[in-house]
Amino acid sequence: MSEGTGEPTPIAVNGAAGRMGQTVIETAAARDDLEVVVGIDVADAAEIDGVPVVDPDDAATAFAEYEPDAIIDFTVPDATLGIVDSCVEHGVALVVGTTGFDEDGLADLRATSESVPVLKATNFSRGIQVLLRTVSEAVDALEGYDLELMETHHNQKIDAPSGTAKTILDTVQEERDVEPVYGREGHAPREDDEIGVLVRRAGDIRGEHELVLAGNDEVLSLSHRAEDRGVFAAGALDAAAWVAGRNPDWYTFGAVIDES
Ligand SMILES: NC(=O)C1=CN([C@@H]2O[C@H](COP(=O)(O)OP(=O)(O)OC[C@H]3O[C@@H](n4cnc5c(N)ncnc54)[C@H](OP(=O)(O)O)[C@@H]3O)[C@@H](O)[C@H]2O)C=CC1
Ligand SMILES: O=C(O)C1=N[C@H](C(=O)O)C[C@H](O)C1
Repeated sequence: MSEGTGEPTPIAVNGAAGRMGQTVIETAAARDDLEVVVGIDVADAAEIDGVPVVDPDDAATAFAEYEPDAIIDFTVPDATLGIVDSCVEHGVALVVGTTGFDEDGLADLRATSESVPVLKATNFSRGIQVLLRTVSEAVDALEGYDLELMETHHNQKIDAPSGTAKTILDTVQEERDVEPVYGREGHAPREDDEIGVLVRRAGDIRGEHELVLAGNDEVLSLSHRAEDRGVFAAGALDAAAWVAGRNPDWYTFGAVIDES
């Protein structure tokens, strides 16, 4: 709810016509604490489920007209970075689900968080947040076990490895000094200090991630499977409700979960 008004928090959606954008709009329709007031997309769509959709060139005008407190972004990195100036100009908090940013793009988002709140997560499912905490504990406890990371997604996904796989890798590397080996082939023995990272793309698989920790006599497998995009949309909406109205800063989805 918007603080002090009792009205639903107005939010915008960047990438409104995409797989995730449409799911966010559908999922938000069932909530009374948030209302999607405008969508942004390059697609030639005037509206989606009753939500007006504008071109990214008109984002600043749309922010002035619809006054969203936050925008949920599931697009591509250039499109995310394309709206940050309008967010800063109109004080719109950014909830970023888009993956595949390079170091410069991430630095730009970090700089934006000095002016407006930015909450970024490579995966808005609650299960993955729990998995990340479990990964830290398992890698720390099972010293010397071989580590292998696998992810599987739908055949339309353009970035690889997935953002979530990279976050799992970062989490592993906070505990152990391992070097990623992407998509093994050829003739070379496995080194102790490596982690295999394997990617599959097929059908409309929503998102599967697995970290295997193998000792000589036992194997621990930590895995997560998203069964519906609604799980990501629900998390992103929870994040938008949580971050709207906060001070400019860099926020994580883990903080949302800890406080709700
Ligand atoms: N953090 C999380 O929990 C999740 C993250 N994701 C990530 O979200 C992103 C989007 O995924 P998904 O919805 O499947 O992808 P889609 O391609 O289905 O959707 C992206 C949408 O953004 C549109 N778009 C492209 N350029 C712009 C622009 N400049 N301004 C506004 N909109 C634009 C696309 O239009 P067009 O198709 O015409 O180019 C498309 O409609 C990916 O990076 C994915 O990895 C996905 C699921 C969960
Ligand atoms: O593109 C997707 O679909 C997904 N992308 C995210 C990622 O790259 O990790 C999250 C989820 O796995 C679905």
